[in-house]
Amino acid sequence: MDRSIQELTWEHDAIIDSSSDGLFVCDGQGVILRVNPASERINQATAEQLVGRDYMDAAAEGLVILPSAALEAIEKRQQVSLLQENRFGRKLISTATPVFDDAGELIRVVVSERDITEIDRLQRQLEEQQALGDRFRRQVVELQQQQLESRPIIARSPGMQRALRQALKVSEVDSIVLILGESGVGKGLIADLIHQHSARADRPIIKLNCGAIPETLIEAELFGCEKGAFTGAAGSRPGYLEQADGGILFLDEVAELPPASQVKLLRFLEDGQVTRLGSTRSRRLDVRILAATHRDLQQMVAAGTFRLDLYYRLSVIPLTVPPLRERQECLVPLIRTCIDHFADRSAVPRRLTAAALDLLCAYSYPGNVRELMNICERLVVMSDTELIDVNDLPQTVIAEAGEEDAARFGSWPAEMSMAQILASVERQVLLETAKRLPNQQSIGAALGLSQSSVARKLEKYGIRARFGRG
Ligand SMILES: Nc1ncnc2c1ncn2[C@@H]1O[C@H](COP(=O)(O)OP(=O)(O)OP(=O)(O)O)[C@@H](O)[C@H]1O
Repeated sequence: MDRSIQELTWEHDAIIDSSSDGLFVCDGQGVILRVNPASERINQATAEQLVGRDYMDAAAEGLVILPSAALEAIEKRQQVSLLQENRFGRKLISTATPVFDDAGELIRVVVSERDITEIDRLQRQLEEQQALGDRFRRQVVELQQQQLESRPIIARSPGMQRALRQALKVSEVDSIVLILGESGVGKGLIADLIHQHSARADRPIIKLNCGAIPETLIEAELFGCEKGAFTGAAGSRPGYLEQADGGILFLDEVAELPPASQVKLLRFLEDGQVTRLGSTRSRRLDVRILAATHRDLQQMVAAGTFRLDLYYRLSVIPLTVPPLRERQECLVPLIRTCIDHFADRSAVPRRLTAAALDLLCAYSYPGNVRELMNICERLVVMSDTELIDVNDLPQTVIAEAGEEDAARFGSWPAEMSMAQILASVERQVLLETAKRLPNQQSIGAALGLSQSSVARKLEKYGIRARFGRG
């Protein structure tokens, strides 16, 4: 196709003038022949002031900068790139490319100037953010280690000792670990222990309780989001996975993950990449996953509420933490440590009578170590004297002991008052009825009580907590 010289010249001018990079052209002697509008803007000198001038003369007047990529390219007869700052504080990358004629004569130098001020500022900001992030991460790790050291793990029972041995063993590898056990048994503590003994100990362990975040937000929390990805996403932010890069992400209550997040988590476990919500760019991460649940995941898989493929991925190394009722040998040291801990904190000395300690050891702790800690804290805070006796114990502990004693001996312990014995009988009746009947209404109907009165009594004796757990 024939194109007129005029047309070609027009096209050539349009390309040069519309470039967002600065462009100027010199001849082989360093005389400026052409300057495009972007270059005029960057250097704040017009083509009128520059064209036809020797580069060195223009530099002497401060119209262009030295050293000059153009003059160096003429001298070296090769492409030259320089990183410079002009007198207006703009950071530039100037690249001068020599152009030769057929006889090898250098006839032109084309210089492109890219203004990288903004990129440079962003880069610096990014470096500052990274330094801040590193400092923050170091502080988190120190805090996490201090916390773990201040909470000695009590493991006197064979079951708990086995769990600790397994935790130490798996801390050496980078595999996914699924920590199983009832609520409050110490699954979080085991995750901390694995972290502290792993090669990732100098990076934080980030914890996400999948059951504590509304379904609509969990994906953004886990995978991050870009500005405007959904209503309410005010700004771009990294998810927990990105925050855990190089470290560990502990997914507590993993069974509560909604189906869409289960799919995305599985994809991450397979390819190690995350894509923030509202973005198309994926990022490769190096995160070790620890997960925990008090639920029966196999049963959930059978019921279709948990993905089988994700279950396989997560359960490569299952680690079970036994319930406290199977850790009899741990009870006395746990109770003593907790009482001392809370007494130290409130600066009041407290001791348990032998009878109170016996009843506390006989209790079944459906809420496990967390419940034991709560009971101990309440005992320290609520008792008026240094010695904590049976009368100070919570109703649930006394009532349970009463039931056991009554069942065994047909009588009540001497320490129990009339009110405690009656409460114990009331609890026993409610327990038995609650086992038989499906809801509070039918329990009320059977016992001649209102539904609200049944609810209050179940709460009082901790029966709802016991039977209501998933
Ligand atoms: N063996 C132990 N020695 C000392 N403290 C313990 C022990 N086990 C658990 N704890 C303490 O009990 C409390 C509950 O533990 P943790 O939060 O780890 O339980 P969990 O199984 O993760 O509970 P949930 O399933 O509800 O998240 C924590 O304060 C923890 O420090």
